[in-house]
Amino acid sequence: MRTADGRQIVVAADAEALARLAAQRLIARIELHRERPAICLTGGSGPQRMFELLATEFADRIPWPRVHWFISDERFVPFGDPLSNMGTIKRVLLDGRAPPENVHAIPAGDSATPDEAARRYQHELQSFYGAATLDRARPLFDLVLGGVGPDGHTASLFPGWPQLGIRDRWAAGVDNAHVEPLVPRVTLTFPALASCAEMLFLVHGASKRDIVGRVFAGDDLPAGHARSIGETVWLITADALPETLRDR
Ligand SMILES: O=C1O[C@H](COP(=O)(O)O)[C@@H](O)[C@H](O)[C@H]1O
Repeated sequence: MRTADGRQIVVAADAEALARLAAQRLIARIELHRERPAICLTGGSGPQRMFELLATEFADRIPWPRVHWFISDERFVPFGDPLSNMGTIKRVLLDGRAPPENVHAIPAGDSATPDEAARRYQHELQSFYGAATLDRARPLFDLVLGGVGPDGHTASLFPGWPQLGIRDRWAAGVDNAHVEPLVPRVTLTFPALASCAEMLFLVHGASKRDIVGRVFAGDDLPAGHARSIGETVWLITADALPETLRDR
């Protein structure tokens, strides 16, 4: 189904079906890009099963030497910390498969402050992109993965926090998180996240039903404001689908 504002909603029967559909969409995006596909991963519960599938059943379908991997946000902790988004993804999916130079982690572990890590990541993104200004005709990413937290945050863009209004930077430090884990963060900003052919939200579980309902009711929530310049797709399990989105 498609919402009036152009977002697409795809309903999966359960978390396993969602992970399989997501893996297939990610691979399809890679296949569309013949040179250097750029995939922006995310943390949280949404994509974890998909990462396991990409590391096993789907691993042979990924042209590992060509694909570059980025991350939408990071907790300001060392890689080895279980809270590290990219550290976790490396262990489950990327280590031993992706060439290390293709893994573009936010340098949270060796920066003095979240702002410094954000500046360094913006520089890395701009070097990869080959320009300091985003061109709508040439998206930065082929795919950006997203999740929605219980408060409506996505990446580490929290409701009411000043990072929501940043238009002139690609990454920003976040001194205080709004929900657990209460550690400082680094996040890509809306303009950088939007620069993609597809933004794919992965949401499963009954605990997400209320917040998904609020996102699509038009509440002022970061996840509701996140849009791709290309396709914005919400992949939602049946148990996370609010009443208001059923039978449309
Ligand atoms: O803190 C974070 O939360 C969001 C949503 O995660 P979820 O576990 O509630 O699904 C995630 O997208 C983000 O990368 C992560 O840092």
